[in-house]
Order: sequence, then C-alpha cells, then structure tokens
Amino acid sequence: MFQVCVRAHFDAAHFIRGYDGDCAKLHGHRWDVEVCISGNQLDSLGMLIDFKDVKQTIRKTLKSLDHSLINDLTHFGPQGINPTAENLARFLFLEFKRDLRLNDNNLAWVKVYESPDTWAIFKED
Ligand SMILES: Nc1nc2c(c(=O)[nH]1)N=C([C@H](O)[C@H](O)COP(=O)(O)OP(=O)(O)OP(=O)(O)O)CN2
Ligand SMILES: [Zn+2]
Repeated sequence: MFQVCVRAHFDAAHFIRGYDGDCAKLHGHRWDVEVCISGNQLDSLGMLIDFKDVKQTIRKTLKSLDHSLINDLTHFGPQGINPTAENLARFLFLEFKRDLRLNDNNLAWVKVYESPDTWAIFKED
C-alpha cells in the first residue's frame, strides 16, 4: 500500500469555550495540516494521486479558514463545536473527503498541528 501526503497551513485565531485556563482567551496559531491518501494502484505515470491536485483541492477549505476567527464559522460557532485540534482535524477530513477525487483511493487521515509539538489526527474507524 502507498500513502501520499501533503502538508499545508493556515493562520487563524480561536478560543476554547469552557476551558479552565488561558486557552479560553482569544489567541492565534499557525495551523499546519497534513493530509494522507492511501491506495494500492498507481497510474501510468507511477502516481497514486498527483500532489498538485491534492494541494489545489485542499487550498479552498484552508483559504476559508485563513486569517479567520474560527469560532465565528458556522460549524464552530456558539451553537457548534469547540475549535480544538481534534475537531478541526475531523472537520477538515470530512471537507477533504468530499472534495478530493479519490477514485479507488482512501483518505487515510488528517493531522492538525496547533504547534510543532502538539497535534491531533482524525481517521475513520
Ligand atoms: N487535546 C487538546 N488539548 C488542547 C488543545 C486542543 O486543541 N486539543 N488546545 C489548547 C489550546 O488551544 C492552546 O492554544 C494550546 O495549549 P498549550 O499547548 O498549552 O499552548 P502553549 O503555547 O501555552 O504551550 P506551552 O508549552 O505551555 O507554552 C490546549 N489544549
Ligand atoms: Zn489554541
């Protein structure tokens, strides 16, 4: 099995509602995002999926988050879920799964870094 992965990033602010500590206050991160696609079948060029296509596809969603206050977005708003790294990883996984042309491949996982040392991964069971 092959895994093809792309890293991208966006810069955005958030706060964690109900958090007992500084993370409940408005603050920002450079959010690094890694997306990995898995599969067995390479095309005639020897590619599982073109890095270029993955980058172009995920750019749309990441652009909608860039320089935003994530808590203002419908999905993460007052009635929505907290914008933790875990919830962002699941949100991005579902967006990317919808947008990528995966054919026989699978979206293996999405990893969201809040900092170089802290991250969360979402993958389907
Ligand atoms: N499981 C999670 N834990 C925490 C999350 C999260 O998304 N998932 N988020 C936060 C905060 O957003 C915070 O920005 C990060 O906290 P922390 O790592 O403590 O950040 P610091 O830069 O202050 O780290 P120091 O090493 O203490 O300087 C918290 N937890
Ligand atoms: Zn934070």
